[in-house]
Amino acid sequence: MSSLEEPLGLDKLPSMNYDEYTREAFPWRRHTRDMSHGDSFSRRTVSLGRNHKMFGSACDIYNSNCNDKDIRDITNKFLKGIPRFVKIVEVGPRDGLQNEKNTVPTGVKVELIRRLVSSGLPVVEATSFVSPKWVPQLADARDVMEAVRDLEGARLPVLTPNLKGFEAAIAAGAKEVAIFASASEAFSKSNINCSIEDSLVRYRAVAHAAKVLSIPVRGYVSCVVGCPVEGAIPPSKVAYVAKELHDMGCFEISLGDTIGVGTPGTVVPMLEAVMAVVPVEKLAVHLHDTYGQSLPNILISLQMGISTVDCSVAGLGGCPYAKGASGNVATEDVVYMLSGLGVETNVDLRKLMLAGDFINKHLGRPSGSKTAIALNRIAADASKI
Ligand SMILES: CC(C)(COP(=O)([O-])OP(=O)([O-])OC[C@H]1O[C@@H](n2cnc3c(N)ncnc32)[C@H](O)[C@@H]1OP(=O)([O-])[O-])[C@@H](O)C(=O)NCCC(=O)NCCSC(=O)C[C@@](C)(O)CC(=O)[O-]
Repeated sequence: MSSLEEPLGLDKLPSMNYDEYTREAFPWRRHTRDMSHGDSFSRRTVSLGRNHKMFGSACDIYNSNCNDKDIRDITNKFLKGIPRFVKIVEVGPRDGLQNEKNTVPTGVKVELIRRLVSSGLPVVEATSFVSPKWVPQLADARDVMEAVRDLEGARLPVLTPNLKGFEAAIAAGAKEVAIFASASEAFSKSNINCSIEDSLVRYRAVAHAAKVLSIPVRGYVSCVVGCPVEGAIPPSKVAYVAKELHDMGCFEISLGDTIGVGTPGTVVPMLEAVMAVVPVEKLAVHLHDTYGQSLPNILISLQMGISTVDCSVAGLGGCPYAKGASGNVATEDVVYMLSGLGVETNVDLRKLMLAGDFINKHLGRPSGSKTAIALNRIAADASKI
C-alpha cells in the first residue's frame, strides 16, 4: 500500500482541536509511523478497541484533549451560530425500507425500531398506512405499530396519505402522523395519485381529524429542489405547499430533496423562500444522498437556523416513485459530523451502529454509512491485534 493510501494514524486524523485550528490553516500532514516503538497506529487502535471508545463521540476518538467549548467557539466563529442541539428524525424503518424489493419480516422491522429507540433517537418513523398495492413492503403497518405501541423513549410517527390511512393508524395505536405533499405536480400524481391541490384538500381532512383527537401532524414537502419528471422546482412552489401544510396545522414541515439533486447553491434559495412563510424552528430537512450532497446541504441548513434533520440508519432507502432516488443521508454520518462540531443529538453512535449492523446483516449488504464502515474497520483491526 503506497504511503498516500496508508490510513492516517488515529491521532493524525483531521480534528477540530482548538489549539491546532487557531494556530495555522494547516494541510493534513500524512502520518509517518514511528516503528521504533511498535506501530503507534495499532497501539492506539488496541487501546481504543479494548475500551470500546470506538463508538463514543468523535471527540473521544480523535480529540482526547478537545472540549465542546473549544469546538463551539470555533464553529461559532466559522460556522455562524449553528444550533447547540439538533433533533434527529430517524426515517429508516419507513423511508429506508419502503423501497426494499424483498419483504422484510415484521419481526425484523420491530427489532430495528427497538434498537433505534435504544440508541437515544428522539423520533423514529415507524411505517406508513398507505395502499399495500402501492407500497407492498409496508403492508404490515398495523402489525408493526401494534408491536411497538408501548415502546417508550421516542415518538413513533407514521405516514398517512388520507383519512382511511389516518383511521387505520389510530386504530393500530399511532400517536403521531405525517402527511406528504409535493412541490411537483408530476411527483404528486405518481406518488399519491392526485394533484397537489387535491392532496391539500385530502390533508386538510386528515389535519382536522387529527386535531379533534389531539394527534400531532408532521408535514412533508417532496421534490423541494428537483423532480425526476419536471426537473428544477421553483422555490416559490415549495414555499406555497409548505405554508399550506403549516396553515392546516402541521407542527413541523420536513423539506424533502427526494432525488438528492440539491447542492448548497440550490438548497439556500429554497430555504430562504420557505423561511419567509414558515418559522425556521418549524422546519426540517430531509435530504436523500443520491449525489453525495447531503452533508454539505445539512451543514448550510444548520447555518440558516434549521435544527431538525431527517436521516436513515446505514443510509437505507429511496422512494419507490422517484426513480433512482437513493437512501437518505446515513444517520451515523450525520451524528458523527455533528459530534465533531460539538452539537448535541443525545444519540449513542455505538448503539446506532449496532442497529445499522443488524439491518444490514438481514438485508445482506454493506452499510451505506461511511462512518460505520470506517469505525467497524478500526474495531475489526483492533480485534486482530
Ligand atoms: C394515496 C393512495 C392510497 C391513493 O391511491 P388511489 O388508488 O388513488 O386510492 P383509492 O382511494 O382509489 O383506493 C385504491 C385502493 O387503495 C385502498 N386505499 C386507499 N387509501 C388507503 C390507505 N391509506 N391504506 C390502505 N389502503 C388504502 C382503497 O381502499 C382501494 O382499495 P381497493 O378497493 O382497490 O381494494 C396511494 O397513492 C398510496 O398509497 N400512495 C402512497 C405512496 C407512498 O407511500 N409513497 C412513498 C412515500 S415517500 C414520500 O412521499 C417522500 C417522503 C415523504 O419520504 C419525503 C421525500 O423523500 O421527499
